[in-house]
Parts: sequence; structure tokens; C-alpha cells
Amino acid sequence: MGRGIVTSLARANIPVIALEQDAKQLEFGKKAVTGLLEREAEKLIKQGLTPDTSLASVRFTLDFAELYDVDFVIEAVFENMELKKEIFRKLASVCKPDAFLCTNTSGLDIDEIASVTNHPHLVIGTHFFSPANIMRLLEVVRGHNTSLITIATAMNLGKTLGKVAVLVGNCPLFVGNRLLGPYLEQANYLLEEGCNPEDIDKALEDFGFAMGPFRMMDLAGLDVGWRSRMEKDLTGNKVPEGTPARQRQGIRYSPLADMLCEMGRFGQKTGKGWYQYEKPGGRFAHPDPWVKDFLQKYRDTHQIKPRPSNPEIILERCLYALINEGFRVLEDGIASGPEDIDVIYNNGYGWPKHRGGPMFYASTVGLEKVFDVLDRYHKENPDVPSMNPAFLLKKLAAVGGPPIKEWRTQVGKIANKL
Ligand SMILES: CCCCCCCCCCCCCC(=O)CC(=O)SCCNC(=O)CCNC(=O)[C@H](O)C(C)(C)COP(=O)(O)OP(=O)(O)OC[C@H]1O[C@@H](n2cnc3c(N)ncnc32)[C@H](O)[C@@H]1OP(=O)(O)O
Ligand SMILES: NC(=O)C1=CN([C@@H]2O[C@H](COP(=O)(O)OP(=O)(O)OC[C@H]3O[C@@H](n4cnc5c(N)ncnc54)[C@H](O)[C@@H]3O)[C@@H](O)[C@H]2O)C=CC1
Repeated sequence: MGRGIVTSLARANIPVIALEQDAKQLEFGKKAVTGLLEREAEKLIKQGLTPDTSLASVRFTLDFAELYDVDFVIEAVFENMELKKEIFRKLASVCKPDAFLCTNTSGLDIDEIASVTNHPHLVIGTHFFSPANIMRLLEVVRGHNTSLITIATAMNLGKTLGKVAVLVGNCPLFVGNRLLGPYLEQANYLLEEGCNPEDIDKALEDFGFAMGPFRMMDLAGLDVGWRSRMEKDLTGNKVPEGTPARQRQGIRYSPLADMLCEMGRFGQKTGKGWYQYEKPGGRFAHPDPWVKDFLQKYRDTHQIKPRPSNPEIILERCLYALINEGFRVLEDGIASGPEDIDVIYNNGYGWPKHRGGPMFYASTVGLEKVFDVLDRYHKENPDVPSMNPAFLLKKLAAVGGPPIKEWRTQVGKIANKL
């Protein structure tokens, strides 16, 4: 993410100091940023334009002391709370007292990160999307103490970078990734029940997604989700001994993605993930016979009887899971309205724009249908609480599924934490 963020800043002619943890990573990052900027320059030249960005606006360093005078920091280290806190402690001591301190976490608590600084009003989440130099979304996450000036500055940064900034509240995984959780959960259960990654990706790509869930996670890096699950003690050495492989605290859980990570399969970056790639860093996903075999062995080990599936079932399970969480986000007042969720999905996750975003799409399917499918699935699978229809969905379905523009009044009555 760091390289994409640096490239976006350089493209907007904002001077950047890019900091890494060691010389090897710094060189690696420098090469990547140089490559991306050169590529962009070539594209502009082909269009008859003169590129005005240059690598000269980027300084590469290993030394935190060089950050003493910056106005704005965007931290993008590994998804690990202790590490983020260590970095923010350092930033708070090195940077000038009025520097804005932003974190690109995928879903860690902004308030906890801010708590280690003595100016939490200047701390905010700036959540970019992978590839960060390409995807237009910037989720701006306000913490409990974040000041209005800090929010306005982060929103303005989004605009300066040519991105679409959406303000959201601070909850685990924020908005985009919070909806992604149940979507990926269903995609993983479908694998357990007999599908291959390419079956599920094809169904969602035929629906219009730029990438199905497995190609997307291979692009983002499977290790990001793995670290995020470790932070929640869903995997790793904090899982209590004797916990069944496919359960966490009585709730169904799929350890498949964790198992791939334990084998070093992180996706595109390692050349292997849910697919295989021509080389580490390769982009062309090829179905991997190893994955097919791995999944079959897993089903045999856990004596999972394959369930029949087809594109319609795949779409309903994955999309309605995502939409249901969207209604929960609205109940919690974490997004200011269903349109914001749609903007997030259209600009951050390659959602098919012609379908108008997940919440608008739900209104076109009919909320009664979405409710019925979820309700039936949840009654058959009570160990999957994410599929329990949200209160707000139930309420709107019960009044005949009004058009999306009328939901806000219902939402407004519930909560708005922004
Ligand atoms: C139960 C609890 C569970 C807890 C955990 C649950 C959740 C965990 C969350 C984990 C994930 C966290 C990640 C995160 O925080 C949020 C994310 O970022 S998710 C990823 C979001 N991104 C997407 O969904 C991308 C979808 N794909 C697309 O939009 C397009 O396919 C893409 C733009 C990538 C490519 O476009 P396409 O038209 O297909 O191809 P082009 O060849 O035209 O390329 C356009 C442009 O993009 C560049 N590009 C293409 N592929 C890549 C790549 N692999 N890496 C980098 N860049 C790529 C390409 O070079 C082009 O750039 P130009 O400069 O325009 O030439
Ligand atoms: N991969 C994705 O799609 C997205 C990731 N994020 C978030 O961005 C952050 C980074 O994720 P990725 O870029 O995927 O991870 P990554 O593993 O590719 O990069 C992390 C970088 O942090 C550097 N680093 C680690 N410790 C450091 C330290 N002490 N000082 C300086 N640099 C240090 C590493 O050398 C590495 O280059 C995480 O918080 C992740 O959740 C957010 C949006 C999307």
C-alpha cells in the first residue's frame, strides 16, 4: 500500500518522505514507486500531455528524525496493533505538535492507536484501497477525539489526490471491510461445500465485479486478512487449545485462508494464493490444481458432504451477506446513509457500477426477497449469525421495501454517529 500511496501523493505534486524499516525494503519500495511514476509519465506522453510529476518530489529514508517538519503522516505498516502503537508513539515524539497523523489500517481501532499520542484530535484513519494508486476510494475514519479540522484536511487530501473520500465511523473493519467480512465468509463456506475459487469468482465477475473475492484477495494479499484475524484471536497461537478447526466460540469458521497463509501462499506477491501466478508479483491468475487437491483433502478430513451450488446460489449467499451487514452499519450509524455504502463499493471494491452499489441493488432485487433468503439460510444455519437478517432490513421489508431514498428517514431515527 505504501508504494501506491506515495505514487498518488507524488502524482498530486505533494512532496513526500517515504520511510521504510530497512535498506532492502526501502530499495524495493523505491524501485516500485519509480516504476509506477515512469509508467504514468509514459501514458501521459502517449496522450500528448507533458508529465509534471517527478521522483524529485519523493525522498526515501530509514530515519524517523527526518519527519520532524512534515504536515501530514500516513502510516501503512503491517496490520498489527502493537506495531501501529509503537509507530504512533515515535511519530508523536518526532513530528511537530500540529502534524496530522493518519493510519491506513484496514480495520483496527483508531481510538486505541490515537491513545498513545498526546494529541488524539489530530489522529484519523485514511483507508486507501488496493492498488492504492488506482482505486479511487478513500475511507476517512473519524475517531472519538478526531477534530473537525483533521476530518476536513483528510477529506481535502482525498480530493487533491483525485479520489472519492467518504467519511465513516470507527468500528472494527470500518464500513467497506466490515461488509466484506460476511461476503468472504460465505465465499469460503462455498469452497468448503464443494466449489472451487474460479467457480465463485466467475459467478461474481459475470455479475459485473472487476474481480471475484478470491482474485481480489490474491491482489490485496491474503496476509492482510490473516493478520486481521490474528488481531481478533480467530487464528494463531491465542486460539484456545481444543477449539474445533471449523468453529470459533460456537460460531462456524472457515480456516481455509489461514491454512494458505501458514503455507506462505499470500497471493500475487508470493506468486501463489487461491490461484497460481507466472511469478511472485505476477498478475495473471491461473487455476491451481494444488488448490483443488487441497480443498478436496480438507473436505475429506472434515467429512463435508458437498452441497449442490450454482451461480444464483453463489450470488445470493455472497451478496446478501454483504448487504445484510450494510443494514447493520446503517443501524449503528457508522455510515451516514446507504448512498455512502454504495459509493464505497463502487469506488473501492470494483462493484459493477451499472448495478448502482450494494444497497441500491438490494432495493432493485426487493428487500422482501433479500430478507426471505437470509432468513431461510439463517434458520438452516444458526451457527452463522452474520446471515441473521438485520433489524433494519426486517423493518423495511415489512413495510414493503420502500425506495432507497426513503430509507434515510428510518435510519435517521435509529442512530448517526458521524
Ligand atoms: C470473520 C472475521 C473476518 C475478518 C477479516 C475480514 C476482512 C479482512 C479484510 C482484508 C482485506 C483488506 C484490504 C483492504 O483493506 C481493502 C482493499 O483494498 S480490498 C481490495 C480492493 N480492490 C479491489 O477490489 C480491486 C478490484 N479490481 C479492480 O478494480 C480492477 O481489476 C483493477 C483496477 C485492479 C484492474 O483493472 P482492469 O481493468 O482489470 O485491468 P487494467 O489492466 O486495465 O488495469 C488498470 C490499472 O490497474 C493496474 N493494475 C492491474 N492489476 C494490478 C495489480 N495486480 N497490482 C497493481 N496494479 C494493477 C494496471 O497496471 C493499470 O494501471 P495503469 O497505471 O492505468 O496502467
Ligand atoms: N493490502 C491491502 O489491500 C490493504 C492494506 N491496508 C493496510 O495497509 C497496511 C499495510 O498493508 P500492506 O501494504 O498490504 O502490507 P505490506 O506487508 O505489503 O507492507 C507493509 C510495509 O510496512 C513496512 N514496515 C513494517 N514495519 C515497519 C516499521 N517499523 N517502520 C517502517 N516500515 C515498516 C514493511 O517493511 C512493509 O514494506 C496494513 O495496515 C493493512 O491492513 C489497507 C488497505 C488495503
